Amino acid sequence: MIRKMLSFPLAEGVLDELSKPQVLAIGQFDGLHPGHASVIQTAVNLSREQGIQAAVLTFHPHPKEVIRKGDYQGYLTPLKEKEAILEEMDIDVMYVLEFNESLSNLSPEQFVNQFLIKLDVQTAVVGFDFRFGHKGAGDENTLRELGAPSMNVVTVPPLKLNGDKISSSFIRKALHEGDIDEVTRMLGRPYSFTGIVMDGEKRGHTIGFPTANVEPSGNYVVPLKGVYAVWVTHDNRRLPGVMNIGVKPTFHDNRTKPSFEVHLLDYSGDLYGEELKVELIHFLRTEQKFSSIDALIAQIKQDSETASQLLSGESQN
Ligand SMILES: Cc1cc2nc3c(=O)[nH]c(=O)nc-3n(C[C@H](O)[C@H](O)[C@H](O)COP(=O)(O)O)c2cc1C
Ligand SMILES: Nc1ncnc2c1ncn2[C@@H]1O[C@H](COP(=O)(O)OP(=O)(O)O)[C@@H](O)[C@H]1O
Repeated sequence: MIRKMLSFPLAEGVLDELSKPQVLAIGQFDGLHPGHASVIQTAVNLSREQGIQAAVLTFHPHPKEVIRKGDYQGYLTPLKEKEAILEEMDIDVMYVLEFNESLSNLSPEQFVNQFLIKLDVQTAVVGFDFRFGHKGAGDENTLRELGAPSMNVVTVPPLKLNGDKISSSFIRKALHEGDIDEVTRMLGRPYSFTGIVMDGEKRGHTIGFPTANVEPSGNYVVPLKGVYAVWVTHDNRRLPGVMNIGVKPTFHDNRTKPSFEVHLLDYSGDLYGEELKVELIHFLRTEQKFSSIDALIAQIKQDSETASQLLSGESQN
């Protein structure tokens, strides 16, 4: 898969080399859940039938991050993660269009004429609730009218799971509530984040539970503060662990930035500077302020046993 970063206003001639008959799936696709996958798969299938390339257009940063309407909550799949998932989906080209002021001011007509038609998009594939152009003025019908006669538009209906529409906002809400079973069900895979192990406060070793302090490599949605059973991938190995997401109220009164502390069960070694992928499998409890360190240690021991039991029954892959 080739990745192209593009920004409006586009430099002279930049679309000439990209212009070729293609089927293009367009969307934010944050989370790349099965609903998004069905839009993208529809584009891939059509492109194979027509013998032309399959492309995906996504926007970065998330419009809500730029406009800051107050309800921006981070990404389920920051750009790097999105790219890694698309890489597995038989896509030929991924366009990442910078969501900047210039793009946000484009009218639906300008977006279609100055971008999609110039790329030689034969078929655009969008989800049922697709909106585009300044203030979201355009929808699937606008796209169809403006694209005719050279560009077809295919709209993909919402994918449902036991009657519930799969949606990124539903998944974000479930993460905020610590409802990991629902998150996994809706995403079709465990929610995960990737990050680098940084120095912490060096207390973990002294209490018998060293915890790798993972600094997420992106603006991820932060799940409910509390303790989770997790699978951790390090160096292509998948290891069971227990993680606390929180502000450590036992030791700090006024922290606001949560830390992600992972204790790997049955592991010893040096992880500083290493990249870890952490998959959230079960929510165990909310974070608490303990009245003594011994009480905290006893609880962490209990959490580790619970995580070990829950994960031992599950496949490592
Ligand atoms: C499984 C687990 C559960 C934890 N639960 C809590 C908690 O409920 N309250 C709290 O203040 N800290 C909790 N912690 C965080 C510990 O306080 C933290 O790991 C310890 O202070 C070591 O921090 P350090 O690695 O930065 O030195 C938990 C840690 C783990 C691994
Ligand atoms: N089982 C383990 N789980 C997590 N980290 C471990 C483990 N064994 C050793 N380590 C190492 O110990 C470090 C955590 O120790 P800790 O005393 O909590 O220090 P810090 O406060 O810097 O996180 C990890 O970053 C890692 O390098």
